[in-house]
Amino acid sequence: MTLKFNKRQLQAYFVCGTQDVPGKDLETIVQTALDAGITAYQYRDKGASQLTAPQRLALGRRLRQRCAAAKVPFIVDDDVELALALNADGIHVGQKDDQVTTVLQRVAGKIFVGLSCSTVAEIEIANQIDGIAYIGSGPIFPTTSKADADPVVGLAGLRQLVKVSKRPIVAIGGITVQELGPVAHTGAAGSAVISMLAQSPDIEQTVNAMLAVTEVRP
Ligand SMILES: Cc1ncc(COP(=O)(O)OP(=O)(O)O)c(N)n1
Ligand SMILES: Cc1ncsc1CCOP(=O)(O)O
Ligand SMILES: [Mg+2]
Repeated sequence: MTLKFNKRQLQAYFVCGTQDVPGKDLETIVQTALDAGITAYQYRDKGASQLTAPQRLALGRRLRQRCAAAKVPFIVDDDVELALALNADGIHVGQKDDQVTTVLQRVAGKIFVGLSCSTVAEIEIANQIDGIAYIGSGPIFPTTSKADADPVVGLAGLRQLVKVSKRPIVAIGGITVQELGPVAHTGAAGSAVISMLAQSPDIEQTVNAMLAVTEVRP
């Protein structure tokens, strides 16, 4: 049984793979973040990751179990077959991944689907596609966690995307604790972060900062 999507899951959204925590144990970091109260976890293991496909599947199974125990949605990045094999709650795809319509047909309502949109034109196309649960927009600020990131969107650009989107938007890219409030004031439903949590000296304190931000009703 998978968790149904709810926009409140976007408030404190942790995105992380082994490549983001070199020399550390991803499971321990994710469990610490779950214990602190993250509202969603995305398994995004790619790029500099050293895992083989079997290792990625085995680790995914353990992370999926930890999220299920915490009743926090477990979302897989990019790979719809991995998402289905792990009985994930959701999958997130970008503009350069499989077509979102193909992914929606493949998952057939079994798991929710998030889509990356960083321009008004991309949002307007997404608005016409039934079945998309949420939008991930960014990079809002410069980021070093994604080598092929789109141009920086900025807070004004994010506000514009929120205004035209029919679905809730989670902001991503270069977000620090200081920027959580300004991001929320654009009307975004939350922040998705890699380094702010993966590199935090106090994950519990950082998650509390994410949870303390109240969404501004647009
Ligand atoms: C919540 C969220 N938003 C955006 C992204 C970026 O997805 P994508 O553009 O497909 O890039 P990669 O993450 O696959 O490098 C995301 N993963 N999560
Ligand atoms: C996956 C992704 N998509 C757009 S920016 C980004 C990286 C976000 O990482 P960080 O929070 O460390 O900037
Ligand atoms: Mg992708």
